[in-house]
Amino acid sequence: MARIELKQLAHSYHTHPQQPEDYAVRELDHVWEQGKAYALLGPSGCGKTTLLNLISGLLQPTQGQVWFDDQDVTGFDPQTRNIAQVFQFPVVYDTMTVYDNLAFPLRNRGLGAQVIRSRVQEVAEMLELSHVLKRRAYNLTADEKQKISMGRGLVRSDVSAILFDEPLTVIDPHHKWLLRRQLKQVHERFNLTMIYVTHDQLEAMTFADEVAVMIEGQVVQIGAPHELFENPAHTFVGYFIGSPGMNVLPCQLDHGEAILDGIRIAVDPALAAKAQQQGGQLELGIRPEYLSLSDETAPGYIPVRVSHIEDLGTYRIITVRLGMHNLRVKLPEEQSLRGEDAFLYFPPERTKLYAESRLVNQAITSK
Ligand SMILES: Nc1ncnc2c1ncn2[C@@H]1O[C@H](COP(=O)(O)OP(=O)(O)OP(=O)(O)O)[C@@H](O)[C@H]1O
Repeated sequence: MARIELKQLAHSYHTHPQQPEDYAVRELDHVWEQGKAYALLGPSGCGKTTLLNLISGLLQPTQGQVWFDDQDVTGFDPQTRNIAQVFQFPVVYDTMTVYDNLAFPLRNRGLGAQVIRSRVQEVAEMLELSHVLKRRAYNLTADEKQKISMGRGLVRSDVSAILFDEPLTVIDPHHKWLLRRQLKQVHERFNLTMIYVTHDQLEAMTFADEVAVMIEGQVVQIGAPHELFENPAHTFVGYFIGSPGMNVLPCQLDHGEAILDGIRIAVDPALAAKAQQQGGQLELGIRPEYLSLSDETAPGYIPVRVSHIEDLGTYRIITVRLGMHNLRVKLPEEQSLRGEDAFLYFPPERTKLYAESRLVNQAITSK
């Protein structure tokens, strides 16, 4: 397993890229630590597969380098880089048994029969393939075939890293959950460096130690799942992570308060000062979980109109109208609302400010 370092890496599919928009992956410096499980999360077309293929060597970068430990591997092909890659659709040898499919990469590397048997059995057990080891692959289900593809990546203990490109696309929802859990177990047991591409936040958040969020060819934040939830570094991370996503509203600032359609909202004064210094387009962000909504007014509460209630069993999503904007509030099921008129509170310690879509960083609250 290797530590993977990307140095000023960028890729464009244009012959003569002129502007940032011409790049599928914009300039990036990043280290993927050995033995960690990473997810690469972002919407369709943001550059996830391109970045994965730059790491594996399927693509040569327009600019920059890829290092594995102390070696520059930029010019190396995937085989020389010793990368295992699992794709969206299963790649299996239909006429071989499941055992032979799993043993194939190990036989190729000249390992002994005993080592091969024990490794294949171990991986087959973890992926719940033990009962089909003697069967030929052609009449297995799509789920089982994809498990074989994954198993062929996982069976090699000498790989630099295992890269997964949306590997659970063909798997039905119940098995998806099981496979995700199995992959996590395999990761914990074998101490593998894994990078897992997905556009599904749940998949990313449950699989990874750290999630890299991409948009328009840029990695805008890399962090542990709770960090992305609590401190989205970019408004896109705020929207994309969470269900529903963060409320993000354009605002101005005046004397330590945010002004939104003429309505004043108290925010951390030191944060407001910093945001004002940074300037540009300012936005206020707050998660639906952290807003308080009440029938009764109290200091700091702002009158709003309830426009929609969505009951989701253990909680409800309330849409309220504030000035010209809608906000969503997550309320516990037991909290009732009497009518359409309610009062909304923004806890200043939970209210974020963004300048040009970037988080204005933690201020020390002045007392
Ligand atoms: N071979 C190619 N030639 C030209 N443009 C490409 C090629 N492959 C990808 N692109 C473009 O590069 C950008 C990034 O594509 P990429 O496939 O890396 O994104 P992605 O996040 O993996 O998307 P998806 O989730 O849909 O696979 C897109 O605008 C895409 O159209």
